Amino acid sequence: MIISKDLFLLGDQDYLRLPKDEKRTMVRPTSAKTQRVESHLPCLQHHHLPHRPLELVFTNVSYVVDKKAILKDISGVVKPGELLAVMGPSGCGKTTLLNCLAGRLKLDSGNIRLNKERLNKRWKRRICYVLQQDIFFPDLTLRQTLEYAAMLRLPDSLSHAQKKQYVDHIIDVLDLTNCQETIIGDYIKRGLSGGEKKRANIACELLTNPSLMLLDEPTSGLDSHSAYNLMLSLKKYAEKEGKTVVVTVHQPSSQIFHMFDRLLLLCNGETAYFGDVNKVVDFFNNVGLTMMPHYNPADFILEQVKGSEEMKEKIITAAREARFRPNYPQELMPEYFNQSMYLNNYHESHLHSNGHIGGVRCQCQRELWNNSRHSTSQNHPSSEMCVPVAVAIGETTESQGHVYTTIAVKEEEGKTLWQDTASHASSSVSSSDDDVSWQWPTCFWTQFKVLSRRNFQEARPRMLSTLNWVQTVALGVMAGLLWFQLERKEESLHDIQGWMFFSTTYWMLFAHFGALSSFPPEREVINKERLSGAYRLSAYYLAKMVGELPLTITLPAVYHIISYPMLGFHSPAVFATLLGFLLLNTIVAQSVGFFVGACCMDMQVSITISALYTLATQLFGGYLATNIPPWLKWMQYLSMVHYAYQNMQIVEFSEGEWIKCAPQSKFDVCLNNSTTHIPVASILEVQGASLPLWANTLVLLLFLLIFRVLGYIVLRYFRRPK
Ligand SMILES: Nc1ncnc2c1ncn2[C@@H]1O[C@H](COP(=O)(O)OP(=O)(O)OP(=O)(O)O)[C@@H](O)[C@H]1O
Repeated sequence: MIISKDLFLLGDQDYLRLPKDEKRTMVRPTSAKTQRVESHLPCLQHHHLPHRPLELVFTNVSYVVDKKAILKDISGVVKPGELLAVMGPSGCGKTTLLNCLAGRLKLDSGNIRLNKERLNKRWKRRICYVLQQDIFFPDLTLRQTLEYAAMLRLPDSLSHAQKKQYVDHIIDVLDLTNCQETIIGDYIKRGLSGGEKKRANIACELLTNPSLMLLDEPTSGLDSHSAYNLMLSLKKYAEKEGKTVVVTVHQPSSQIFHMFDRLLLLCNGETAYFGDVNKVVDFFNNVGLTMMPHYNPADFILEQVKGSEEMKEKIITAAREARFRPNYPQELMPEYFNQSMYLNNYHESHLHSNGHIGGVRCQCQRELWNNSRHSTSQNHPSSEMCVPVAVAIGETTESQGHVYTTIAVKEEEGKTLWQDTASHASSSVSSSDDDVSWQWPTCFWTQFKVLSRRNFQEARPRMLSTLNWVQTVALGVMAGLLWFQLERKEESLHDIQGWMFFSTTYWMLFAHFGALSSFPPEREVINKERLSGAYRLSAYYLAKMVGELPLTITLPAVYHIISYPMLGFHSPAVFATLLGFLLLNTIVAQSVGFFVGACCMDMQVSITISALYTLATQLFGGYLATNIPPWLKWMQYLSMVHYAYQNMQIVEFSEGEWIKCAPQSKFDVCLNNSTTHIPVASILEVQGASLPLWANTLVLLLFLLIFRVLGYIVLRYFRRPK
């Protein structure tokens, strides 16, 4: 695999450059490292997806699981345009740290700040997190996966053609052209290779033009050349676009190692080194560990932190002491933190939640402080970045020997400050409006349309597989032959009912367990997409119902079309009505399966619950047992099959030829010689059923509605992705 094309920004080439006629001018953010680099970026980076350079600062991050400290007091800073590498032996806490930085784990102590603002829900959704695992729908091709991601995550203001063109370009620059029509695949079906999946993963995330990228082991599974190219691309991307990039790496080559700007070395969840990558060898030298010439520094430092306990302790102690040296990043000093604290407290107490100060909407603050340590604009380039348009409020206060003045500025009408300034914390002031527009890149209707289509496309190979077709046709023919052209007489009554009961229970089980088994892998994808703020859960949920509906009803309908005429065809109306109830029963069963799948994280538990419920439903359905003890009668009303089965009997036995009484009839109406035919009411009475057709239908619809709503509530409130 070669990633050698103009991936992102190699040389002077532009990142993701669209054909000339698609070029648009854009305002490029500036960063500490990158001052207004000329570019012709695609429309994505226009105001539709404003990119704000982000400074990530995390201080004293600790994370404990079951009283085991996974991370202890980890601090670090990474600025726009920089690449921070998190390294350390396996199990040292790299992924856990990335999960914390992405806001996916709750810290036990410490702070994570983006442009001095606490990591909150709004920020979380702006972070691009490329997971170590590649989570996709296995049956979709790479192109389909990227196109759906683009349709969902790029704003509605871009046309369908523009989004597709953007996908084309991403495929091109990530050198995925040859495998774009290959399915993603999984452990059963072969699809993309590991490296291709990795690039596909990155491609999906890059679509949104993120400001902060967290990548967990992006080079794992890649050969050294591909790994180098990928890292080089990320490096260029970070530098030229002012992106903030954090990567975890296991054992980088020397070339890759020197691409990093900063290094955070972890050892047993503690900091073994944080600082410039070029100074790490000196640091180890000072500890008394000298690197041999021509040795790969990455290998060297990893060997040291994998050494004896005594050696580890020595390194960790030296890293702790380094915090008190003058060259330790001032962003990690308590004063810096306190200033931010002050600002946050200030915002909380002075700003209304809608981002207004005394009726004036604020877009940014400017902070000035009079402190010998932080007085230069070089130390605080951001302090010069906000252009005050109108001073709304100013306040000076004194705290811990520092004087802080906060000036909130009013946004000039129609002017987006972010585009002309390097990113500076908007804090909570701009969050409300901003949130709404960013949170959902597309409107509900777009999400619904795209997700319905994707659900249909993703579920079709699974639900309408060749095996399922063979099974359906074979069963339809078998059932038709077994109950072929039954006579309408009492002796055949049990067989006719048998066909109905078999049909309803078979499709109930098929739909229920189909939904149950397909949901856990789907949940992974949905959770990943929900965490990245791609769409509303309600849009997904509705789309799932609608998108899968044609697939859910196709096979039962085929079964019915084959088997019912073989049983005996009375009228098109009876045929259609029976089909209607069979399908309704199938959809209800699917809803229950989906609900159980959503509730249970453990597959074994969900299978046990489902087996119990579906078997109980059959037992109380009215066919297998007619003399149900009165104290167990209530169970009948929980059986979904019961209602569909009753209705099918009502329809079947009310129309066409009557069921003739047997000479030795079991029915009182026949024994009394009052009639030679068995009325439908008498047939149902034997089963203890009393509800009319409309009531059974209503109960089935209520089942459908209740389980669908419960499924939504569970996903919304109890199984939220974390
Ligand atoms: N939820 C958890 N419960 C118990 N232990 C956990 C949990 N999450 C992480 N750990 C433990 O924390 C340690 C760090 O795990 P983490 O996955 O962050 O390591 P890593 O450095 O990313 O490892 P690798 O390089 O092998 O991927 C491991 O010892 C792991 O077993």
